[in-house]
Amino acid sequence: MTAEALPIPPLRRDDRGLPFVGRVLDYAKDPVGLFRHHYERYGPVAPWYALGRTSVMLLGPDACGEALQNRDKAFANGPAWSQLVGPFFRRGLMLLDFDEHKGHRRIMQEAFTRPRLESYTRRLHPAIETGLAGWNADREFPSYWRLKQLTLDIAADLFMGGAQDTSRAEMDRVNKAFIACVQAAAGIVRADVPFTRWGKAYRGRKVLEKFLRHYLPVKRAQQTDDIFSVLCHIETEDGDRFSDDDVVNHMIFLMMAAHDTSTVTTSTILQYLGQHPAWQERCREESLALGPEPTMAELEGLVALDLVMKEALRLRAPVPVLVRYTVRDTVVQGVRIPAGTSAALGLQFTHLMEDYWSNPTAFDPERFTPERREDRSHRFAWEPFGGGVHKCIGLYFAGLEVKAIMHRLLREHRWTVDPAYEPPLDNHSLPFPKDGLPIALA
Ligand code: HEM
Repeated sequence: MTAEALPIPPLRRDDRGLPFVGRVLDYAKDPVGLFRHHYERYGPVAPWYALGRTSVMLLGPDACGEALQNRDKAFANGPAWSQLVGPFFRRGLMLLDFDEHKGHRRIMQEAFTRPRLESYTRRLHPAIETGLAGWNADREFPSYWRLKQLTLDIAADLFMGGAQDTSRAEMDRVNKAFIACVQAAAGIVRADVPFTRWGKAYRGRKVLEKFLRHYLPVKRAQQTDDIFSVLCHIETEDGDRFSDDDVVNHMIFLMMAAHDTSTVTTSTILQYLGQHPAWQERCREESLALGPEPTMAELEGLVALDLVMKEALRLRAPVPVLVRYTVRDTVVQGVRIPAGTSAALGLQFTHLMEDYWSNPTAFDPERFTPERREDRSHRFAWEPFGGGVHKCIGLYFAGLEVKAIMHRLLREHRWTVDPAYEPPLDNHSLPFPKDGLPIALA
């Protein structure tokens, strides 16, 4: 640490917001606007006040990059994320830190090798086909809600292996339990109080645990190609394996991590392709050149769709902010951050900075072509999957799932969205369109 490091700038009175809540409501209304305001006023390490405490925003790719690289091991995930998502995703990979995280990540990596991804891809297609079978032409098709159902159904099959002796009603209960856990992040009352988001999430976690523990013995006994079974059987070269508790904890976290993020991404792609018919056609041509159930390599070869997905992740990062907590004093961008400080890393803000992107709010997938590569303007300019040791372990799987869904949709449907449409986003947890993102589906 250098002696010249400056202290965090003091928070100005007019930036404190409401008592206790602080600027949480401003964040929910316009997160990027709030971050921009703080960046312009205070610089890349900016103070802000929310939920009874002053913490810091790390703004811009340099500040975010320093925290993600975490060279002095000052930034921890567990204490930060558990403040947000509560105890509902306890001991999920993202909430583990340092040596323990490394040990678990080494085991989990075995569930995301290329041969495993190839087998997940084969499993994706029938689940997508079944899910899309009920999509009919409609001028007011609530695409977000339908996609959410689709990704839940895919997860039930791919993660659970279909949960054979579970009825549709029970599966719906499990899905609701997941949603309750995910939505806890937005709770103002942060305790097990009935009818609050946190109260519902406490009950949700119990439902999920019971459900998974019911299936655990079968999954341990048989080796199948769903993720639940895979987590039960994987081991490292040194013979490290997950315990029963680990499997349950990782399953709950993985399903959460995989579900809403993929739904937001697919729905953003649907919106932009509906507003940009030329891009829709370009993607469709590539998909029509393949069969209905492309291999992993074929999905990776969908060049136009890949550009569109990258641009969708830039414009609407499903995880717009990452959180960290300092377990020791550190310095970011020349500013001293004391131990015990919560930090919010503004990934979405970086994605819209004019210093790194031309016309940043415009939909322009070509910015990712080899000739332009605007994402290379800075190593941390494009970070929808985070960076450093916690970088998303499911990023290749996410690409395959989103592309497999889009591939089938492009082959079977055409759709339009008003070019002037801007979705009213709910930013309480992951950004989702409150109106369900209606499209005209043909
Ligand atoms: C478009 C979809 C996705 C996006 C945008 C996304 C984004 C992210 C981000 C930003 C992180 C870093 C969190 C941090 O540093 O604190 C992360 C971590 C993680 N993601 Fe994803 N994710 C996606 C899909 C998935 C999928 C499909 C899976 C699993 C199948 C998954 C599993 C995980 C796990 C386990 C971690 C924690 C990694 C660690 O801490 O070592 N994600 N994800």
